[in-house]
Amino acid sequence: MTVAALIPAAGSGTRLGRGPKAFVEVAGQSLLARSVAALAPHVGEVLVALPAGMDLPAGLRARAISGGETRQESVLRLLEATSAGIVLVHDAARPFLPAGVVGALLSAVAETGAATAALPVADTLVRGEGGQWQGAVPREGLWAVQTPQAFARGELLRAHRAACEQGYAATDDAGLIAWQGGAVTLVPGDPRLFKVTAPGDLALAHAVARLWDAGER
Ligand SMILES: Nc1ccn([C@@H]2O[C@H](COP(=O)(O)OP(=O)(O)OP(=O)(O)O)[C@@H](O)[C@H]2O)c(=O)n1
Ligand SMILES: C[C@](O)(CO)[C@H](O)COP(=O)(O)O
Repeated sequence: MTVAALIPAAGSGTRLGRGPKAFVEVAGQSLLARSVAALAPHVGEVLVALPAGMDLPAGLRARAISGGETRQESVLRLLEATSAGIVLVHDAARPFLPAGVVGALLSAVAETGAATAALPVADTLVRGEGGQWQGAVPREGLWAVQTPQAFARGELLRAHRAACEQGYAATDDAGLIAWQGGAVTLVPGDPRLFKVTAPGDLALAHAVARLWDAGER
């Protein structure tokens, strides 16, 4: 069955404050280029959702479409632009993707039809309001969801279309499958798969890039 990588990269990077985030460079390579390079060896095609009016950086072996107003809309557009049987949906903002995580996801999705990279929560979690501690949130059994997420394309497309019709919004794609009552397998992710979101993440990304680009992956 063919596999496609679907990379939502149309976000404006508001929290980072450096413009369209996928085009921000870390150690000479954009977040988008790094994400495409990590996925390309595992898939038959790479599709990227870009901000309207923007083009792929030169040399990137991928097909670009215009993204939507939300991440969810961008992913739906990517799903409708491919006929691959299996899709790997991956945030361009998570540039350091170990090959082992991709392999584990592709094995898991063959079993259950939906799988996501995730890490068990290791920090104490607290609900805070106005900068004040309101109450601890038990962390037992909690996972922090990363990407890639792997799906049988038809199943995810049906979930997205149902969410669109019913006005349901989720912050990721596996959540749409779960909303529809589908099973989702949790696959061990990697701390280096963090999402570049706020300015402090760039310093971490530069530190990881030094090891990553030296071959420690
Ligand atoms: N309309 C959108 C919004 C987000 N994304 C993508 O979804 C991923 C995760 O989103 P996030 O980290 O929130 O990126 P931004 O939306 O750019 O960040 P912000 O919320 O700070 O604006 C990113 O690769 C982003 O480019 C997208 O393709 N289309
Ligand atoms: C999809 C995701 O990366 C899983 O953790 C996350 O939900 C994206 O959130 P964002 O606010 O769109 O960055």
